[in-house]
Amino acid sequence: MRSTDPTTPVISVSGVTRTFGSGDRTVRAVDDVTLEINAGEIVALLGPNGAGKTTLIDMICGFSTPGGGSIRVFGRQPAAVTGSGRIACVPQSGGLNPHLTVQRTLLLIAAAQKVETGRVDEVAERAGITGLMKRRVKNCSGGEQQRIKFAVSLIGDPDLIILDEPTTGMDAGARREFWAAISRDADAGRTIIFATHYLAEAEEHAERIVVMAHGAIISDGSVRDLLGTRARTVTIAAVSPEDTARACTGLDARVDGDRITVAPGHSDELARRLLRIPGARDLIIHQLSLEQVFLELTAEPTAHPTAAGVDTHSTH
Ligand SMILES: Nc1ncnc2c1ncn2[C@@H]1O[C@H](COP(=O)(O)OP(=O)(O)OP(=O)(O)O)[C@@H](O)[C@H]1O
Repeated sequence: MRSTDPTTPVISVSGVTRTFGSGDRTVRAVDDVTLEINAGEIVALLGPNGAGKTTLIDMICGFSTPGGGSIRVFGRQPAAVTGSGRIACVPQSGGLNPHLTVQRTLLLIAAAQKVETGRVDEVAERAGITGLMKRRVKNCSGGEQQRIKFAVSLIGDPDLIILDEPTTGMDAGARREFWAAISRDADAGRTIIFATHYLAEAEEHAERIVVMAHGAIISDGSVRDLLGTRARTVTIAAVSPEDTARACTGLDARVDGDRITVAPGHSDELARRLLRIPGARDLIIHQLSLEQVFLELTAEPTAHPTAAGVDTHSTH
C-alpha cells in the first residue's frame, strides 16, 4: 500500500448523474449522487435491484463516465487511477477469461501490473484458491470464480478495494473465509466498499451503510444511525391501561393493547416511567431489524434522505 494523504478523500463523488436510453425510455440509473469516502472506511452499498449501485461503482472504477457531475479517486480521474494498481475493482459479473487457468490468470495480471510473480501464490492463499491454480476458470464454480476475482484484486496491493456483490454464489464457509480476508485488509488500513444484498453482511462488516433507491442515496450512516430513525415498540406486563396512558403523557407514543409504539429517542424515557409502576415486569423494547428498516426505507415512494443522514458524511 502507498501512504495516503489523510486530508484527501479516497473517493469524492459530486452531483453525479448517469442516464441510459433516450426519450420515454430514459432511465436515470444514478441521479445527482454526492458521496465522500475517507481512508480506512468500510462502506456497504445497499439498495434493491436496479437502485443504481453497479452503475455508480462502474463510474468510480473508471469503467464508465458520468453524464454529469464529477468523480475523483485519490484526487484524480478514476480512469487514471484504475491502471495504477491503487484501486482494485471486483465486478459483479465477467472480468475473467474463462479459458485460462487460474494460475495463468493471476500471472498475467501480475505481469501487467509489474508485480513480482511470487505474489501470485500469496494472494491465491489469501483468497483460498491455492487448490484451484491448475483449473481453467470456466470449470470453477460461481463462488470459486468470485474468490479468483478477489485474488486478482489483491495482486497490486491496492489501497482501495471495490467489490460488487462479492459473496454471491459463495457457500457459508467460503463467505466466512472471504470476510476474514477482507477484515485483515481493513485492519491494514485499506478502504473497502462493497455492494451487497446480504444485509447481515453489511451489518456485521461495514461501519457505514449507504442505501440507494431509484438512483439516489436515501440514507448514509452507521447501522445504529439507520436503526435509530425508526419507531420502537415497547411491551410490558402487569400494567393497567390507565397507568400505560399516564406513562405515555408528553411522549410521542401510541398505545395499541399491550403494545406501545414510540418515536425514536422516546423509548428510554418511556421504559423508565413504565418500570416505576408497581408490579410492572417483563419490559421489552423491540427494534426493527436492519432488513425491516431497509424494506421500509426503500419502499418509500419519495425516497428522500432519512435522518440517518446523507448530511452526516457529505460534510467531511
Ligand atoms: N447499459 C444499460 N442500459 C440501459 N439501462 C441500464 C444499463 N445499465 C443499467 N441500466 C439500468 O439502470 C438502472 C440501475 O441499474 P444498476 O445495475 O446500476 O442497479 P443495481 O442497484 O446494481 O441493481 P442489482 O442489485 O440488480 O445489481 C436499472 O434500471 C438498470 O436497468
